[in-house]
Amino acid sequence: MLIWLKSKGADINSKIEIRPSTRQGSGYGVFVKDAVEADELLFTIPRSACITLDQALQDEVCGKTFQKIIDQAGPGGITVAMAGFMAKEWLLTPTTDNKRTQDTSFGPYLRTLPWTRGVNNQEHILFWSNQEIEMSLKGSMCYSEATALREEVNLAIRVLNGIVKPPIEAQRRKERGDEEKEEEAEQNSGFSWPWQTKSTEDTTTTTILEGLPEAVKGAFVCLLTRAFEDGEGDAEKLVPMLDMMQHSEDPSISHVMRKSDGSVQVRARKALEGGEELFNQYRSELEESMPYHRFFTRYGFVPGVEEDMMNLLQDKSSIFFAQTAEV
Ligand SMILES: C[S@@+](CC[C@H](N)C(=O)[O-])C[C@H]1O[C@@H](n2cnc3c(N)ncnc32)[C@H](O)[C@@H]1O
Repeated sequence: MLIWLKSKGADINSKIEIRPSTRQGSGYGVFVKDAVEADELLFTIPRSACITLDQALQDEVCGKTFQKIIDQAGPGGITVAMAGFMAKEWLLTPTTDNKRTQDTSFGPYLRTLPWTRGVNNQEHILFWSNQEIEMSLKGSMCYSEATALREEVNLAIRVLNGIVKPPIEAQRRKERGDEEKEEEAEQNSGFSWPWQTKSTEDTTTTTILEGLPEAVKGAFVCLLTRAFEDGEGDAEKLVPMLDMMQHSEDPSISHVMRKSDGSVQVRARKALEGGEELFNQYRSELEESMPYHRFFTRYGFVPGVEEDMMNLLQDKSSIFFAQTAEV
């Protein structure tokens, strides 16, 4: 990913390194190898290396339909559109054990993301089974939000299937060099919304594409846990490297978007010693709208708590369960 970032024009301070975080069992983190001064530039990521809403809307095949989702669904449609773009790119990206040589534009970055549960120790209620939700979350303060989010993602899978399945299948056929099949499919495909009635059943869009549910869930998890705003007037976006930083209420970095070219600059907020881990503040833990149980539903962890979440849920911890007042 670092080689790819540099080829895109990213400027990364030689003192930066990525290694397992000091927050135990929580994946990777970003560190400085040597001391840095306050306000020192740590890295600059060009906009072309970020996954932004404009990337999704400029997608040659699906961009216009993503825009329609936003027009019809409002702000919630932005996450659906970005998840659709990411899922499509991911399903066309070769994994390391795949023999295909043609990589996608974001391939080296997409391969670092937690598409499935446990990758980089990523936990999230979107990865859980219905049974786990019922067993562990029922009666907790997370339950209604978690089930609403899961329903939203299930709906998104059905909507996105109608949009991204035809181009993914077309691309796969093309890669197989099966041009005759491609032409035939193009004649028959004709895009339509999944909820529009058709005179004959069209199996090209009604059957859910293999791997799509997992890809859309993974994309939602990445967007919820790793996308941040930096500057007014820009939606949340994924910024490689910045998204490798762990959260702390006492952040050691600041990030801003340069208005002139949309690149993201990350600087040290204070002088740091060599070997220190860098922390970003995802959301203030003091925000009333972000109590710890909601932090968990969105980000998959509770700040400052290293105990296993499943044990805490089983023990009906007050983080998750409202306590009845003692008489
Ligand atoms: C933006 S990513 C950070 C990079 C991630 N650790 C990785 O390896 O790719 C956010 C995820 O990191 C983990 N995380 C971040 N800050 C944490 C903290 N303070 N304590 C525990 N886990 C944390 C959670 O899994 C969260 O969903």
